[in-house]
Amino acid sequence: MVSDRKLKILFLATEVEDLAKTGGLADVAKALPQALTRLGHDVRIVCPFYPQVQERLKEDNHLHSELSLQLGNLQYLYNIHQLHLGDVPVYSVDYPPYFSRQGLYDNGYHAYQDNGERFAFFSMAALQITQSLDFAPDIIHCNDWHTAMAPFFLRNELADNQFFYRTRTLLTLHNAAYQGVFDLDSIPFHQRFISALSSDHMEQGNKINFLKCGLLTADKINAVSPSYAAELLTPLGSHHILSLFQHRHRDFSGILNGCNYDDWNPATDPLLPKAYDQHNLAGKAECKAHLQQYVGLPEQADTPLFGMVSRLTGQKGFHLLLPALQRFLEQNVQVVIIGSGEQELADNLRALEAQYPDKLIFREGYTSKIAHWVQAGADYFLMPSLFEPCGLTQMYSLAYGTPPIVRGVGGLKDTVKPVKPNGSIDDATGFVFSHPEPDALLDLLMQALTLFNDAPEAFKQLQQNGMAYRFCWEETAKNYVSLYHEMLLPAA
Ligand SMILES: Nc1ncnc2c1ncn2[C@@H]1O[C@H](COP(=O)(O)OP(=O)(O)O[C@H]2O[C@H](CO)[C@@H](O)[C@H](O)[C@H]2O)[C@@H](O)[C@H]1O
Repeated sequence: MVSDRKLKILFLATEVEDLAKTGGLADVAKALPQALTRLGHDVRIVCPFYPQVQERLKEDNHLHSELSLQLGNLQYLYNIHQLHLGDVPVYSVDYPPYFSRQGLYDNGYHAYQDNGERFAFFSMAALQITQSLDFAPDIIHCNDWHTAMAPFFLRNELADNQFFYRTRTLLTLHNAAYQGVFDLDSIPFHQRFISALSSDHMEQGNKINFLKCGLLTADKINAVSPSYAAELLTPLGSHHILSLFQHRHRDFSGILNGCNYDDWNPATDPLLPKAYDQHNLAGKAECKAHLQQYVGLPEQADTPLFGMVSRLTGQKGFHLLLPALQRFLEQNVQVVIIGSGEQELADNLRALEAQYPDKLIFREGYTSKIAHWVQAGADYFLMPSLFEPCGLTQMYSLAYGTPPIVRGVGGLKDTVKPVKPNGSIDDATGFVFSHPEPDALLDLLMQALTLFNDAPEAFKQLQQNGMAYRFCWEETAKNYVSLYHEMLLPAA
């Protein structure tokens, strides 16, 4: 039985929804601490102080204090701002030379050269802040490579620090393809930790791999879905670090993300032109007309509209989608894609749009409002990912009665129940294909089109099945609490 002891949890994240966001990590970094807080735990978030966070500070009461951190022969003077995300306190690390930039990790084209020192500093600062607050955490919950150095620092240079005597670390993998690999020489204070590094933490050419450092030193590791955790233990799915995952397999699990239905519910979403729910889908037609009008597509209720909201990156399966769409757009269909990221993909999408201007609209950019409009206004949602640690947008599309068309990998496999090959719906919530081939995706698109055109009742059942499904953060938070408790030292 899981103990009901309330825990002190320090949650480290480099993006948090409502403060600064580039993708799904931010959604989780808001929703999970809030859900843990509702369960009675004392959670504090630490995140960098980007200009976007500054905007938010204007609305919030904040504490403000200055700290000094000596790293090698560099002395960092930085501020901490405190704000609140609902009931959760957030401590934001204000060091302008590192964080006062418009992009979080890149300038829109290239990753910042100094990301290694930025996030190594951030991890160290978080460990200092928790001491200055006298908040001795039971758990430090780290997320992805950006904060993976925190367990490494704790296990090595802070190993004798009594303040952290009872602290245990969890590293959550939202995306293990990004590992944070840097020339060691690019980190000006690397002398401070070089003696603790071995070849296991490194890549060829004197490069440090932050994720490896975290994977080797965190007390436990988890991936954001059970299927992604299983894939990471296979040669194909391990992002080239299979031996490390195998080495830690006893401490490794998968916990499925939740969906934040406070923000993503078509019955209450203030961004929608018309509300609707599972029992009355009438408002969805209005949302579709509104989206068509907004993006400049012909307002045709009977033409199925396929939507996509995504970071533009290889992970999301654009190399399958683009050739499949090239042929699919010959049909009477509409497609709306909202995305930001790699320029080459944006160029390819623009080129396809130029070929089918009345059918395909690509909007480059990142706007939460339009993401909601697409989820509500589309008939189907596209997510043909190459790999997908969990995926949140398919959960949103299920909630919005927009059946997802996904590849059966990672969290997509764990969240979408496939329409059977014979077309029967039963308890299905979306369309799922396996082979990473454009033709496999095209087949599925054609099936989805046929269902929409020829079997409106079955299509409606598919929509309603998805809308009835719930991925509650409370459940996810309880799973994390069980894992935290497994990690604790026995009571003294
Ligand atoms: N152009 C755009 N405009 C507006 N909003 C946009 C947008 N592009 C993306 N978003 C938003 O960013 C979030 C994306 O979340 P996902 O989980 O689907 O993918 P991501 O790959 O970023 O996350 C990674 O971390 C999460 C969290 O663990 C995992 O679910 C996932 O599999 C993993 O790849 C959603 O809230 C979506 O609406």
